[in-house]
Amino acid sequence: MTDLTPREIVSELDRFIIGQRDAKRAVAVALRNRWRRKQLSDDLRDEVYPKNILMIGPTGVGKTEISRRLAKLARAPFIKVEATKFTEVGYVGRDVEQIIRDLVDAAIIQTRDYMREDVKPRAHAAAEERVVEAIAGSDARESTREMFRKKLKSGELDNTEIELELSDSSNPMSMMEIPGQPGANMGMMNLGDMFGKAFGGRTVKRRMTVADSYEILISEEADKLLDDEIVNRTALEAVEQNGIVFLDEIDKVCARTEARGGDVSREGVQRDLLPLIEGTTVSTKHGAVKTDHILFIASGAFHIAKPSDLLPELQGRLPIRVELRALTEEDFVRILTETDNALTRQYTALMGTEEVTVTFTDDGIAALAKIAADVNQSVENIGARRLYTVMERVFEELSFTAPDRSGDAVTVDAGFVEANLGELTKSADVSRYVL
Ligand SMILES: Nc1ncnc2c1ncn2[C@@H]1O[C@H](COP(=O)(O)OP(=O)(O)OP(=O)(O)O)[C@@H](O)[C@H]1O
Repeated sequence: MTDLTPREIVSELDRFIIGQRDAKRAVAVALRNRWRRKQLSDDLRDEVYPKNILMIGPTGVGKTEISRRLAKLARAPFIKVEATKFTEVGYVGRDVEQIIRDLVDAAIIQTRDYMREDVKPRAHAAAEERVVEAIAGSDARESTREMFRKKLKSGELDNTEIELELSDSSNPMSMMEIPGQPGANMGMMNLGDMFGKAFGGRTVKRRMTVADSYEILISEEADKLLDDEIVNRTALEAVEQNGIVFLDEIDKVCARTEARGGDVSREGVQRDLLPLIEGTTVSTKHGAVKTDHILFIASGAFHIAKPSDLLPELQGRLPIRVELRALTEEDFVRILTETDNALTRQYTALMGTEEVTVTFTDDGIAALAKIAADVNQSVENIGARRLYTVMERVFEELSFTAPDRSGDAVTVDAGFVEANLGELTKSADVSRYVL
């Protein structure tokens, strides 16, 4: 749970997402409301339900990104699901409750990671003792052990080979699924778990250097310190109180009055989703989960269907509507330069590993943004995702030859972009395939 104010949340989101002010503000308020709810007395707290959000906007403009970054900021369990998945052959009628079960699984992994961090110092100490024991033997005197400990700390033993007994985490049953029923093994009976328990405590002997062994040992020792029961309980609590479900393509499960065929199952999907959003209890193999306070962010382009085509009950459960606008060429310039994870930064860093110094000039960036915007217009508008294909193409030659060019400096200016991409963009037909 974060105690950031809405303004601070928006400013954090600004580091990664350009524009889309309304959507950022809406999710920031939703998150702050969770914090506000936590401050209330018990009886009132149970009465306050999250105000779910409907994000309306074309593909690739930041809907998922905003939600995912928000979840990260709040350390909230997060899952993205395509609503249309439940209309596909083989999925029709499939339990939408699986969404919550998957969210719980994600939360358990996340919780375990966070708790691992907490026990790391203790795990570190335990791992050190195991290395010392592997080198000095189990009956070494304390003074000998102390000497090895010192050497270990100074890195003198990094290349020493040791033999360790590690727990065998390979699970021969983990790949088993019931044919024709995707996911049918989950929730019913987990063979992996069953066999894991039956063969519990199996170990394998492995030889490796001290340096290599460290991470493995720390993670093994951390797992020993983590109580599964506590991890599960914390994860369930995190899902109930902080969970965020991102439901993409909700517009595709709308039944338009004039459309026919497939609509029964589409409206069916909305009906199935409704209890989850209204609040129900879902049983998972880790325990029951109440969905009342999970935040749902539904999203869709709504090119054909309109939000008013959703079932009225569903409309009522998605009271906050925000529109995200299509991205412009100017936005692309900003996305390429201003975000913390900007592609220009990423490519510069990647080429840096080959000792090739890459710099971008303003006209180079303008050329990249223009090409992305043009192709979006002439072929199909896939939003900021176009920048990925454009950049990959511009860097194709350099990516391949970089190892032979160590020490070189490369300037990505308008000329460079034209040389590597110019021809391709002249024809919409060619762009369709390569960009
Ligand atoms: N406004 C933006 N600022 C910075 N990056 C963006 C922006 N919009 C999209 N991107 C980048 O483009 C990619 C696709 O965006 P995202 O996944 O959010 O699309 P979306 O709007 O959810 O579309 P869809 O509904 O098709 O999934 C992401 O990698 C994201 O970082």
